Amino acid sequence: MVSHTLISAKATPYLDIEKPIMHVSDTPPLPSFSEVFPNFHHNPASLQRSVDPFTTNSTTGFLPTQLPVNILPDVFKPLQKLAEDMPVLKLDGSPGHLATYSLGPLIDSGKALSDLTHEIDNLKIPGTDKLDLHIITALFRDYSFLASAYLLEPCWKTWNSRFSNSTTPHSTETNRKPTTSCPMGVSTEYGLGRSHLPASIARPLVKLADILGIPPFMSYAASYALYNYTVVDSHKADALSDYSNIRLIRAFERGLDPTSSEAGFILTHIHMVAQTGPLLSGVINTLEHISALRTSPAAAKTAETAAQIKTSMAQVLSTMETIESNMERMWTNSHPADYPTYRTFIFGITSQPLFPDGVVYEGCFDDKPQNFRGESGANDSIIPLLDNLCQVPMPVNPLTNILREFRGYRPESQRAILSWTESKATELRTREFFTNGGVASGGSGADLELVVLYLRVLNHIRSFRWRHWQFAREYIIKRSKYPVATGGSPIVTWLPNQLSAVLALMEEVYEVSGLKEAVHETRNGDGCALTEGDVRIMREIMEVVEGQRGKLAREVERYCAERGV
Ligand code: HEM
Ligand SMILES: N[C@@H](CC(=O)c1ccccc1NC=O)C(=O)O
Repeated sequence: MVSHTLISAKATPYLDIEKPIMHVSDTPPLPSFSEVFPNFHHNPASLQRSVDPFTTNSTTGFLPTQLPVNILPDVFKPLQKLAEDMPVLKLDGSPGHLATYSLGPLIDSGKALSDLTHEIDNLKIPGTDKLDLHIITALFRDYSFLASAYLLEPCWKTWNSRFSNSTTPHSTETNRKPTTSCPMGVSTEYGLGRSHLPASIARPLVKLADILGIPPFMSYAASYALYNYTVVDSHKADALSDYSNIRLIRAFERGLDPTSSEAGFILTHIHMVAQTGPLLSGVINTLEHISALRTSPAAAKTAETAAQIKTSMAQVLSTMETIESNMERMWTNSHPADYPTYRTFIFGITSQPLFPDGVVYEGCFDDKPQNFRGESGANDSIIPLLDNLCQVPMPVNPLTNILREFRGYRPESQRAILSWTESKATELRTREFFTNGGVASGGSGADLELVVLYLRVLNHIRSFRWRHWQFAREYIIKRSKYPVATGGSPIVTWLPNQLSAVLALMEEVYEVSGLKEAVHETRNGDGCALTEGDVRIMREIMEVVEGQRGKLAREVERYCAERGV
C-alpha cells in the first residue's frame, strides 16, 4: 500500500535533498491540495505580512504575493545606501563602487556597514510578535547582493583586466571572445574570488536565511530575479504582463537602466513567471480531475470529468504558449555578447574553481568554510512543475542528482508544491494514464485526444529546454571555456541530460500509445477519432523531436571533444 506523510517544512533542512517536504510512504491518501495549500485561492493582497511572500497563489503563481519591498526600514539605511551605490552604473548614471573595485576595501574598513544582526528581531508587524517576512525577504535580497558583489569583486577585476583595450568595465560585441584555458584545463578568465565574508554581511545574511528556510547565498527567487522588481504604473491592469512596465530594484552592472542587457535578462524571467498563476491552476486542476476520474465509477460523471481534464490541460497549453513567447523575447531583451559581463556576479561557491576552498562566513558555522550553489534558473519552478505533472523520468546519474539538489534552493512554498505535485502524479500514475488514453493498461476505449494533449504538454517542456539549450550555447558556451555554470553544474552535459530525457519520453509515448500508428495510417484510434488538426500537429511535433535528438547528440559530442570532457 502507498501512503503519504506530510513532513513539517521547518523540519526539512534546506540542503537535505533526500527528504522532500511531502513524500510518498505507506498509507493513502495524499492530503488534498486545499488542505496543504489553504492560501492558494485567497486574494494575495489579503495575506498577512507574517506569511512568506513566496506563498504560492493562483493569481501571483510563483512570484511574491505582493510587490517586492524596495525601501528598507531606517535602521537598515546603511545597507540600502550600499546596495544603491554598488552597481557599476548607478540609477543616476554615475559609476558605483564596482566600477572602481572599491566595494571590498569599503566593507573591510567597517565604516560603511556595522553588524546589524540584532536589529532583525525588531522587524515585527506592529501590535504582534510576528516578523514581517516581506521586509525580511527584502533584507535577504540586499545582503545577498552585497555578499556576492563582495566575494566576486576580484573576479570582476580579473575579468575586466583581460580586455586591455577596454578602458571601462563595459562590454562590446568586438572585445568579447571565447577565452582560452590554462594548462589544467580550468579557465583563468575569472581568477579567484574572496574566501572570507565579513561578519557585518555574513551574520545577518545567515540569520535571515534561517528565518526564510533557504541557503544564505544569492538566490533566484528571494534575491536577483523574483524579489527584484517594481512597476512603473501599479494601477495598470495586469501590470506585469506589460514588459515595458517592469523595472529592477537592484543590479550588479547596468541593470538599473531598463534597456540594458542585465535588466533584460532578469526582466524576461519575471515577465515569464508572471504567467504562472493560471499555469499552476491548470496543473492542479488536471491532477484533481484525474483523481476524481479514478475514484468515480459513474459513466456520465466520467465523461464530464474527462472533459474537465482536457480543459485543464488546454489551460496548461495556452499558458505555456504565452510563457514561451515571453521567453523568446530574451534574444532581443538581452544581448548574448553582454552576458559574460554581469554573469561574473552570479557564480556560486559549490564546484567553482573560483572558490577552491569554499568561503568562511565570519562568526557563523564555527568559521568553517562553506559551499553553496550559485544563482540559477535551475531554481525556477515552471519546468519542474511540468516535469512532475507529466512524470518525466530522469536518468539515474550524478547529473540528475544536481537537479534534485537545486530543489533545496527554492522558497519553502515552491518546494512544497513541487513535492505535492510529484507525489500526486506518482499516486495517479499520470504518465501511464495519458499514455493509455485514460483507460487501464490493456483496456479498450483509449481516448487518443488525451495522448495528444499529453504529448503537446511534453512538447512545451521540450521546446522550452531546446530554446534554453540555444541560450546556453549562444550566451555562454561560445563565449567562455569556463567549465561550470553559475549553479555548479557542468556546462556542456547537464542541460542535455534533461533535454534528452524529454525527447526520449516523447518518442516512447508516441509509439507505445498507438498514436504513431494512428497518425501514420490517418485512421481513427480505438474508440476516438483523431482530428485532421491533431494528425498535422503530431506529425510536425514528432518530426522536430527526431531531428533534435540527433542534433543534440552531435553538438554535445563536439563540445565534449573540444573541451576534453
Ligand atoms: C540567456 C538566458 C539563459 C541562460 C544563458 C541560461 C543558462 C542556464 C544554465 C547554464 C543552466 C545550468 C544550471 C546551473 O548550473 O547554473 C540553467 C538551468 C536552468 N535554467 Fe536557465 N538560462 C537562461 C534563461 C532561463 C530562463 C528564462 C528560465 C526560466 C524562467 C530558465 C530556467 C532554467 C531551468 C528550469 C534550468 C534547469 C534546467 C533543466 O531542468 O533542464 N533559464 N540555465
Ligand atoms: N546558470 C546560468 C545563470 C542562470 O541560470 C540564471 C542566473 C540568474 C538568474 C536567472 C538565471 N536563469 C537561467 O537559467 C549561468 O551559468 O550563466
